[in-house]
Amino acid sequence: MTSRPKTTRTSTRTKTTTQAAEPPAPGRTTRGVSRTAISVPVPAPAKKTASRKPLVNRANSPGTKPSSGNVASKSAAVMKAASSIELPPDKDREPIKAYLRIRPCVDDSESGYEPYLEPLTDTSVRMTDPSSSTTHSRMTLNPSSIYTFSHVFPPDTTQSDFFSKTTLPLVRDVLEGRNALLFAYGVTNSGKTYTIQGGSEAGSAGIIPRTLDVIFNSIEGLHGDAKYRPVRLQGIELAVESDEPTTIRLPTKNGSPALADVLEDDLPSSSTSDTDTDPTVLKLDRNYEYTIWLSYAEVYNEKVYDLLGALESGASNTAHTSSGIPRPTSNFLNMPLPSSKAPPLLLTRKALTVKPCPVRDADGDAASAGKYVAGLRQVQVKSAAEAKELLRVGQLHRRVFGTLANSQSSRSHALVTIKVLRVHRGERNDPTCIQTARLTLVDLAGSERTKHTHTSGERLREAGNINKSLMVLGQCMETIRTNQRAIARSLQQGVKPGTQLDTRDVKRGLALVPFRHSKLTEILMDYFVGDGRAVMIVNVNPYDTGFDENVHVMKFAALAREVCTNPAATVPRVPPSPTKPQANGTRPPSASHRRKVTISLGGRGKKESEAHLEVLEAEDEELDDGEETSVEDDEPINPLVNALFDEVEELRMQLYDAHVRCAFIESETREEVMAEMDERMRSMEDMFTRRLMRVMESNEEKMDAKLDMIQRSRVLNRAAVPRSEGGYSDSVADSVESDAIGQLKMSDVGEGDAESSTAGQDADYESNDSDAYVHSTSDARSRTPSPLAGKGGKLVPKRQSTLRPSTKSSTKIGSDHGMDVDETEIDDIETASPEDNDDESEEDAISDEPTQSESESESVESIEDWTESEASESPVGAKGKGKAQATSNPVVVPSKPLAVAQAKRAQAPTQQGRKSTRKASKAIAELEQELDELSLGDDDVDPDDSTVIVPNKKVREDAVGPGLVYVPGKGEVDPGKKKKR
Ligand SMILES: Nc1ncnc2c1ncn2[C@@H]1O[C@H](COP(=O)(O)OP(=O)(O)OP(=O)(O)O)[C@@H](O)[C@H]1O
Repeated sequence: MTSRPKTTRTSTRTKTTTQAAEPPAPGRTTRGVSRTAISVPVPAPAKKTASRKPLVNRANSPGTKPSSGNVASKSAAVMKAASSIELPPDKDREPIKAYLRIRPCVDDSESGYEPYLEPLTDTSVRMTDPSSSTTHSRMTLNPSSIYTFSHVFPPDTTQSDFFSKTTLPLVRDVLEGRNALLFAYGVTNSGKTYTIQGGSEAGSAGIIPRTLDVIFNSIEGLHGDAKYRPVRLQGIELAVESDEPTTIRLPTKNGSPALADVLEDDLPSSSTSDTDTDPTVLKLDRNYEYTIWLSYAEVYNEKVYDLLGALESGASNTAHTSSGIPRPTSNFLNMPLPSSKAPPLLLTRKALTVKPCPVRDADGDAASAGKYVAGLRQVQVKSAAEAKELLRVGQLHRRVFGTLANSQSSRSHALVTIKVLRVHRGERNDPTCIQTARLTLVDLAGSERTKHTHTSGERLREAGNINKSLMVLGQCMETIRTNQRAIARSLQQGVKPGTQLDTRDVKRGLALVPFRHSKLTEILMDYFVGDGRAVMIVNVNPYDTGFDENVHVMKFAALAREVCTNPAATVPRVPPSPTKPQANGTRPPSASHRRKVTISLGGRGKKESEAHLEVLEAEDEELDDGEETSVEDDEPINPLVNALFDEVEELRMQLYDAHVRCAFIESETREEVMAEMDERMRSMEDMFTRRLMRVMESNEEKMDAKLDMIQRSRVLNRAAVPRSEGGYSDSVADSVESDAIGQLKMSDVGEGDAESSTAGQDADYESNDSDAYVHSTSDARSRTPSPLAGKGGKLVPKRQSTLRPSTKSSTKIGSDHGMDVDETEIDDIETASPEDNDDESEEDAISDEPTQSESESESVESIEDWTESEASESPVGAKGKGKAQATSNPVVVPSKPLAVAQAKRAQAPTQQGRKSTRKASKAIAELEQELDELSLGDDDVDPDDSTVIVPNKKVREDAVGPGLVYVPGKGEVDPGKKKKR
């Protein structure tokens, strides 16, 4: 053999294998041959490149290759993990690369938002919580955080640039025989699909079409024959012996499959993809031949479906096309009928199972064997255009079987796997020399939360499964990282010079990576435990409202960057598998899930209509294909442990759901409380505004009333001047005015006021209290009701309770109720009450008159005269009286001291005739009692008090007079209290 597989850049470690230009080691091949009974001559496969590194220090055990077998396979995991620690001498290990791509603002509705992501350098960005500036608290983490990436791509990055820097190295890897994984992670609408598949404009082709372009550009003239076809992850088998078609009939304009007809408008136009090609050519070793194979799978609701697989139609009005896609008979889909008349087209597809690879596929290394999707169709493509057309069919199926209700959002994880079978020209007939490398490009479903999408029912289940698979992916990465660190620690601490580390001890300390908890991680596990480079693309839309979600995305990226893979190792060459009958497609499904799908048609000049499909998603049965078991099957499985593990996982999911729900409820509750508080504040504001208005109004009224009162008091004063002939009248007028002003100031009558008005009359009263005297004086002047009386309020003369003058000489005036004391009657009254002596003496003292009887009679007369003259002269009195009669007849009951004061005041200036007798006094006393009963009628009221109840506001306003205390009615505001406030 003149040429051997070229060593890779890990040549220092692969010397042992490349030295083996001599006959290959028989171990694996023998087993493979014996098992597969392949008749073709099977040369020994080239030894696997040094992808497996011993756990022990190289110095201690140079070139020691672990023996195959159970022990080897058990320790392989540890060895594999050990080889992924970040030890300085091992330059072949590298952490997963994480590239951040910031989506530009493409929607006008987003232009109002300030982006919360700011690129700082080529590798770092700052994320600032947009809500941190507001008072509304949110459950966010730090308001501003800096995240680092392998590279940060700003919004104006072109698709071509992005591809060159992120994916081109992976394309080179796969063409050189190394595995690679690229996955796009991000929230909904962040640009994952745009990045992976591309847009519709020229130059916007995404990673997948560009990858296909570069591959086919580079292998131009190096196409091999498709004698062998890839199976499982990295196995091969003779293509001729397989009944699987190696090609698929592509949809064409004429005679295309029904679904392509239906959803033609939704597929990327082939013309665009034909012109929008990437011209990059990679320089390859031209001694090799290549064949390219494509598979397209999706993980939807924790089930794996083949997007290139055949569909079965259960509807009677459909016929099968050669590609397996049902074609409608008659004009069912081409001329859409009204939805009520159109029978649904039943499409059936099967969910595929994920199985562990046989260990021989992994060169006897069970730990890195990984899992494969059993029954996933792998189609050979001969040109980039053909590959792109095939992917269009896959997208069409994804579109139909995906979430049509939310068609703008990818609700499934889409995995495109490009397999490159490479063989040296000189060994093209040797299947063991065929190298199978694969590049998997994953467009993950959006990592949105139910909170923001308001999902329910089926959507909620989808979201739950999406979140579950992404969460498990994160858990796997975390566990791998922890294990790698543990191994690194063990290596650094536990190995003494000259000794070997017991790998079992290390393995015992490692945690089980929960790949099996999600279909996505099961399919991808090989990339994490096996060889190959992994790249993570983080898509972020800094204009949306999902700041919290993007924080999680960033944390995920940070975690991924701490997980190491072994990108340098090339894949092993594995012997071909025995061909076996393929799974029978007509086998009844073990479990199925039916759902109805309505597809809206129209656009681009087509008539708007709907097509109805019924989709039956059946789960394929577990196939016992007799393959060797792998990683997990090698290990004794304790069903109890498994059950417990599953339960723990289920509980974890429940806990996660509960957390999400709690966060949702909490945010809702906060919003409700905020709204309620807002409402309350508004109502309080209204209430206080109304109250303020009321107070202002009442103050205004009061002010008006007081001004009116001053005016009336002046009128009264003017009226009193001619009658009083100076002296006392002057002082009374002054007093009235000053009293009114005093009331304006909302205070009691001042001392000076009292002194000025009735100086020298203290002796008339039993009380020596000057204050009492002051009030009594004021009472004496209050011949008209106070204007302050509110509706239903009372007007009470001031200071009645403190005054206890003798009632014997007091007179009541009740003109409005026929209580006027008839002059003649008074004249005839004779009293002989012993109590009257005191009064007489008092009155004597006041009036300084020679005789008691004269003094008393004069006093009574003067009262009557004064009352009459007041009633006739004073406009207030006349008016008040008339009004009171016209309305509700208010009862004006002056108190006894008032009457006395009035009498004495009248007596002082005039000194008119006296005819008082004991009889008159007695009559007056009786009248007084009678009036008390009439006017008050309230036992609680001091009999000395006189009350005026004025229900009519106008009357009250008119009944202006000083010396009355305003007692507010029910519901009215007390001006005195208000004053205090
Ligand atoms: N770099 C970009 N330049 C221009 N437009 C972009 C870019 N990235 C995304 N877009 C546009 O943003 C919109 C959303 O992008 P896309 O559909 O790729 O998001 P997604 O993350 O895949 O969402 P989902 O998870 O819901 O599928 C699309 O209209 C797309 O054309």
